[in-house]
Amino acid sequence: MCYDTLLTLDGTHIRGYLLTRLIGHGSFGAVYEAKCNSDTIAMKVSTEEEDLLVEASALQQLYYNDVSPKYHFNGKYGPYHIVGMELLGFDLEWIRENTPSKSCQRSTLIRIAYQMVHCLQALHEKRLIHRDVKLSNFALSQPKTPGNQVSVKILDFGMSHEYCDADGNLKEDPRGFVFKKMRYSSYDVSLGLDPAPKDDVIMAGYAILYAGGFDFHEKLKSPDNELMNWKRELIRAPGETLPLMLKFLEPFFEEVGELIDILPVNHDLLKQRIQDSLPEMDARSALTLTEEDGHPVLT
Ligand SMILES: Nc1ncnc2c1ncn2[C@@H]1O[C@H](COP(=O)(O)OP(=O)(O)OP(=O)(O)O)[C@@H](O)[C@H]1O
Repeated sequence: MCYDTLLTLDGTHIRGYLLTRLIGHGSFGAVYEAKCNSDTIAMKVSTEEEDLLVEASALQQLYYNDVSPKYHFNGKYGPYHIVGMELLGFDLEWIRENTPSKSCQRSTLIRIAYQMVHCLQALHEKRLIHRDVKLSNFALSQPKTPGNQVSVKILDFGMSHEYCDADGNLKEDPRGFVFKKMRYSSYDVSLGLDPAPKDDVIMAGYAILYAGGFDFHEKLKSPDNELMNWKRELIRAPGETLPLMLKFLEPFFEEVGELIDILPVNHDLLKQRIQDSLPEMDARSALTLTEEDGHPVLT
């Protein structure tokens, strides 16, 4: 419905904000930079009401956790549904693509990994699962002065779901997404099982390898059985499956391989295993974003 004009809304006024720039778009929605006086936010515009309501609810629940863009408002504009939220900086896939080596240093990678798991921890503690974890769904906050400090935040909650009630009873999602077909799903989900919190962590594992220089996009193009074997072996025998340059992450992937659906994810232990992967560097220390010869440098 009305997807054509979704990408040409710049110059439009919505809720007192002028849409100034199309940041990007996905399957059902577009995200614009929007300005009102000195206030600049991100506005997501979509044809999918339910997904945007789910996204707005997740952002509201995570408001005080500082792991996602701050929620501002949601509503309607003509045929579209909108969510206003904090404007973040570059997403991590953009950073990778614009870094000449297409990888980051070990010390940067463990801090990225630590912050990704921290984002998932905040979500899972609210009984939410993301289900669309990929490198491009993590973005950096706007750099803080002085020092250009940034932190990793998680985006795009359109496919998220409150997976159980307060008593731990599992809840169905009436939207009935088919996750089995998503190439970047975890091994169990690719087999047809329902996504659980541990699958968010496994998908974050793929994103971490991708950020670290492994060509995960190329891997996704492999024939089905080859891709499935790789996903299975990564959690069964990480020491033999991790690419050489990323073998140092074995303590983390060993722990990821221990995760099972019926036990809650121990995020603190996963964070500890990320730290154990590179003991000489404090995985909790801040990231900074600078620029060198026109390229982003995340350290
Ligand atoms: N709060 C935000 N601040 C800055 N950029 C954002 C924000 N939210 C989303 N974006 C960017 O907007 C673009 C579109 O995001 P969107 O979530 O609609 O789609 P997507 O994740 O690219 O697509 P898909 O539907 O395939 O998941 C992405 O590049 C994303 O990084």
